[in-house]
Amino acid sequence: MKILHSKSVVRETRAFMPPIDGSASGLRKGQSGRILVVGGSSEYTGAPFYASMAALRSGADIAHVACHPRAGAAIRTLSPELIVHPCLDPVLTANEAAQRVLEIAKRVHVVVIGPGLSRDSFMLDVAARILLGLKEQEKMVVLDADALFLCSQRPELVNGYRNAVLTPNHGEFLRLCETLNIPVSDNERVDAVNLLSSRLGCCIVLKGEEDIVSNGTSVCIRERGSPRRCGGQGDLLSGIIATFISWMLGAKAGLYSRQANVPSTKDIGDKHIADALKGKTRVLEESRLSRNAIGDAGAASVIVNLIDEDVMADVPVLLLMCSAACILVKQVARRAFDMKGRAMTATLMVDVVGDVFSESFDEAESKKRN
Ligand SMILES: NC(=O)C1=CN([C@@H]2O[C@H](COP(=O)(O)OP(=O)(O)OC[C@H]3O[C@@H](n4cnc5c(N)ncnc54)[C@H](O)[C@@H]3O)[C@@H](O)[C@H]2O)[C@@H](O)CC1
Ligand SMILES: Nc1ncnc2c1ncn2[C@@H]1O[C@H](COP(=O)(O)OP(=O)(O)OP(=O)(O)O)[C@@H](O)[C@H]1O
Repeated sequence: MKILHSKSVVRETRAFMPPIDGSASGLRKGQSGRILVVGGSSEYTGAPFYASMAALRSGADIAHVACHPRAGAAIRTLSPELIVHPCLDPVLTANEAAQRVLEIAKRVHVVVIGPGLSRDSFMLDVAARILLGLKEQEKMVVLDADALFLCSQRPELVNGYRNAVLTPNHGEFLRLCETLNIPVSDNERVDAVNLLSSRLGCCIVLKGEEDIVSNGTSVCIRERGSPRRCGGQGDLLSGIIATFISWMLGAKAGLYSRQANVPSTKDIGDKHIADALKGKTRVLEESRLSRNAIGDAGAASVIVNLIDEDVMADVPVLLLMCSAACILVKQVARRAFDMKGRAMTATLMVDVVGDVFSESFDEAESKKRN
């Protein structure tokens, strides 16, 4: 497994970001990301709000939410920016509700399914139909929370869906592995993540103290997050992954090509980014030294010493984008915890996404600080 150095991931990710310094004023509304979040039920209204607001705050232009009517009323009062479609409505048939969502999905780059969806049978039925429709459209999707519960009940829904990114927490990961008869032990967790990814044919982002991102082979993110485990942090991550993926698609379509360093479209996508980005990102093979043995500072110096300019050649863009989102969310969690300690909440995290993003990812800001 490769451990990705956060600074290198950030540096590489910049090549895929829409410019914000006025150098590409030709960009139109929507070209920097249109996201749809499918979730939000009568019980859970916060989760889709966190996901969609995090998508906006990290830089997507437009965020839609398709939800249960009761969630819709609440979400509208939380934010006027979100475009709310209360179409997961039990007065419709599951098929009618799914068709409405699939129509909206045609207008967006990435669909997040799951935050606050609940395990209500109607909601899961609609989600399953949406998933099948999106697979047919070859839409990029991010599946989280109850959508992962659905996948553990019906793995065939995502089988072979190569444009799907699954973002399980520990419990969701165990459930998926149990369904697919994949043994999980602490020592062999990485093997289990790789196996889950290979068996389903999807990208997996396993959340935890260290995040593991796999498309059959994995990379690991060791950015320090927050010791506080308040609900909603995973929702933020799903929305932010969606934003980064929308930029991957935008770069692939040549939208940001006025920016220096943007790789040519043929080099992006599922192919490796070796030629486009060669030598700029620094990744290293995992040191055999355990962090327990050498401590964080020791590990950091091992990392720096082992840097290999060319190894990034093996990291596909989708993994890079997911890794960037994992790093950002950890940094956001750390900032929110520094501000409020035990009183930190996901709402505060949403509030600080913009500042943390520009300090960490926007080159001019980051230069000012260093
Ligand atoms: N404000 C809101 O509206 C929020 C709503 N949320 C929604 O709440 C719903 C349920 O999500 P939960 O994460 O509670 O789902 P679960 O009911 O699967 O999990 C309950 C808790 O137990 C943990 N867990 C489950 N299985 C475990 C295992 N085998 N080992 C260790 N830990 C395990 C989970 O991580 C979680 O913290 C989802 O729709 C989700 O999106 C959450 O996203 C949090 C915020
Ligand atoms: N032990 C931990 N230490 C630090 N960060 C963690 C830890 N566990 C998870 N995280 C981070 O918290 C974020 C959310 O992960 P978590 O496992 O809480 O997801 P979740 O249960 O799906 O969240 P949600 O409450 O939104 O449903 C991710 O960025 C993850 O990397």
